[in-house]
Parts: sequence; structure tokens; C-alpha cells
Amino acid sequence: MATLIDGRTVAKEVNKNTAERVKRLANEGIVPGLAVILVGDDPASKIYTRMKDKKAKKLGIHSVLSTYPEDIRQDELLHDIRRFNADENINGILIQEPLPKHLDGDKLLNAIDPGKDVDGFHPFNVGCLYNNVNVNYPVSCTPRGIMTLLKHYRVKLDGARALVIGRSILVGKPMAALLENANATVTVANSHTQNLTELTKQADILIVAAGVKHLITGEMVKQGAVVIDVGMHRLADKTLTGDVDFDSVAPVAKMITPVPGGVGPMTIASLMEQTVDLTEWSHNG
Ligand SMILES: NC(=O)C1=CN([C@@H]2O[C@H](COP(=O)(O)OP(=O)(O)OC[C@H]3O[C@@H](n4cnc5c(N)ncnc54)[C@H](OP(=O)(O)O)[C@@H]3O)[C@@H](O)[C@H]2O)C=CC1
Ligand SMILES: Nc1nc(=O)c2c([nH]1)NC[C@@H]1CN(c3ccc(C(=O)N[C@@H](CCC(=O)O)C(=O)O)cc3)C=[N+]21
Repeated sequence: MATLIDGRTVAKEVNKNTAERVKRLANEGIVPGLAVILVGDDPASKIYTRMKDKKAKKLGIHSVLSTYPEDIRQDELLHDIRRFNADENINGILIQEPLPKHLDGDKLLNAIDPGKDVDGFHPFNVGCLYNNVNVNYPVSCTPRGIMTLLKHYRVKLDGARALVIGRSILVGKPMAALLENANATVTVANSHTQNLTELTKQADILIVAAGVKHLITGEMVKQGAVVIDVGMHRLADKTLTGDVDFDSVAPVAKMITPVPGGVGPMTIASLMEQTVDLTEWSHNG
């Protein structure tokens, strides 16, 4: 039976460290600031942005939750992003996804100062990640949290065969780049991939971010693999489940993340950690 990768416990450790760093900054008169931009009434987005706001405040981070109606104009949002760029009390700016269709998300993202891009989505920071450059830059919080989990559980990445299922800017792409930068041999699958099982069977590390409930079952997984489930699906009884069929995969895997309590808590912890990173970098270069 697989070891459970406990995201809640590791997230607590990360948050404790973040709170200590916030205290140290306070001694220098610095308070990290996070601005979260939420457009529209999507219930899930509302819950997540509220969770982020609450956690930030708990850790001593100055948090601004900026909410906008569904029909907000592009230029009005751009104006506010520029205002946050210029605001020295704000170190991190996040635009909650998904955005309404009438908005040009790429243009909005590109308007964020790369030095305040707490989600790591700006092409400048994505370029740093892809080139594995030796400077400080933010990366997407979910893959960053997964890297923290893999490190915490001492999963060997160097030389490992990793399969990332999904190629979104939020999860799949940055995840693949981080694993490659850690010298894993990385394959990335998408919805056009033929014979997925052939690939999953070879993976020592399997990261599943497809958004398809229980896509991965036990017979698809290599014995002794490390399985990370990013997927999140709300069932009729309000419970959460993932892209991995936990019950059939857990007996085959060496380690596995549960949903909830796996990747999710790490995403928020990484966001807080990265807000403090950006604050320190802006003061120390
Ligand atoms: N726990 C957390 O912190 C977070 C959880 N999530 C969850 O993770 C999941 C993925 O999120 P996100 O990356 O934003 O989702 P997207 O829908 O943006 O991307 C899904 C990706 O999976 C690929 N895909 C879909 N079906 C298959 C398939 N059958 N086989 C192989 N690849 C497939 C798609 O391929 P193609 O490109 O060809 O369409 C796409 O690249 C969702 O369930 C989301 O709720 C997301 C962010 C954070
Ligand atoms: N710009 C942007 N950045 C994001 O990082 C971003 C986003 N947009 N849009 C949506 C996704 C989703 N996301 C999650 C955060 C926390 C949990 C989380 O804490 N999950 C808990 C359970 C929460 C619950 O019970 O609902 C868990 O898995 O244990 C999940 C998902 C961040 N996202």
C-alpha cells in the first residue's frame, strides 16, 4: 500500500516558515502585499479567492481582494492592474482564473509587472523557467507546491521517468519544465495522446492534471510509481475527488496524494511563500 503524501501537513510547515519570514520583514518595516483580482460570480473562484485572502491575513501579509462585476471592461481592469504595479505596498498580483470570455486574459497578464507576477504566468517569467536561468523568478504555485512535496518526501527526480498529463499554462507546462530542470526525463500528454496507458506504465513519477475524473486507474500505473493527483471534482454529495481513482491506484503506487488534502493546500501555501519571495527580491535585488 502506498505512502500517503500529506499536503496539509507539509503546507503547515511551509506556512510556518512563511510567517517567520513575514515577521523578520516586519522588523525592517516591510509588510508583503498581495492583490487578488476576481471577476464575476463563479462560486468556486469566490471560495478560492476568499481562502487566499484569509490565509494571507493570517500570515501577516497585507491582502487586497479586488472584486469586479462580470461585465467589467478590459480597459478598467488594465487601469487597476497598472495601479497595483505602481503601488509600493503591493508585491504580488494575481488574476483568478477563469476570466469571462469577453476579456483578453493574455493582455491582462502581460500588463502585470513581471516582478509582481505571483502566479508566474507572465511570458518573461515563463521564459526564465524554460531556459532554467540562474536568477530569481516566480513560478506557477501548483507545480511549485508539487516540487515542495516531492522534495519533502525525498522523491528522486534526477534520471526518473516523469509523465505529466495536461499542458495548461497553470499546471502542466510549468510542471514539465520544473521536472526537466531537475533532470527528470519528461513526457507531456494531452487530449490527443494515443494509448495513454503505454506512457503511464513507464512513468516513475506520474503527475495527473487533465481535469478528467478518475482518468487514471490502478492497471494503468507502474508498480512503485509516485502518483500526484492535481485534479479536482466536486461530487453530488459535495465531497471532492481527483483525476486519479485513488482506491485502485493506491495499492500499486509507492506514494500517492489524496484529494482533498494533497496538492490543493500546497497551492495556497506556495502562493503565500512566493508573495514573500517577491517582497524580498524587490528589496534585495
Ligand atoms: N489542486 C490545485 O491546486 C489545482 C487543481 N486544478 C485542477 O486540475 C485539473 C487540471 O487543471 P488545468 O490544468 O487548469 O485544466 P485545463 O482544462 O486547462 O487543462 C487540462 C489539460 O489536460 C489535457 N487532457 C484532457 N483530457 C485528457 C486526456 N483524456 N488525456 C490526456 N490529457 C488530457 C488537456 O489537453 P488539451 O490541451 O489537448 O486540451 C489539457 O492540456 C482540473 O481538475 C482543475 O480543477 C487546477 C489548478 C490547481
Ligand atoms: N490565477 C490563478 N491561480 C491559481 O492558483 C488558481 C486559479 N487562478 N484558478 C483556480 C485554480 C484552483 N486552485 C486551487 C487552490 C486551492 C485548492 C485547495 O485548497 N484545495 C483543497 C480543498 C478545498 C475544498 O475543500 O474546496 C484540497 O485539495 O485539499 C484547490 C485549488 C488555484 N487555482
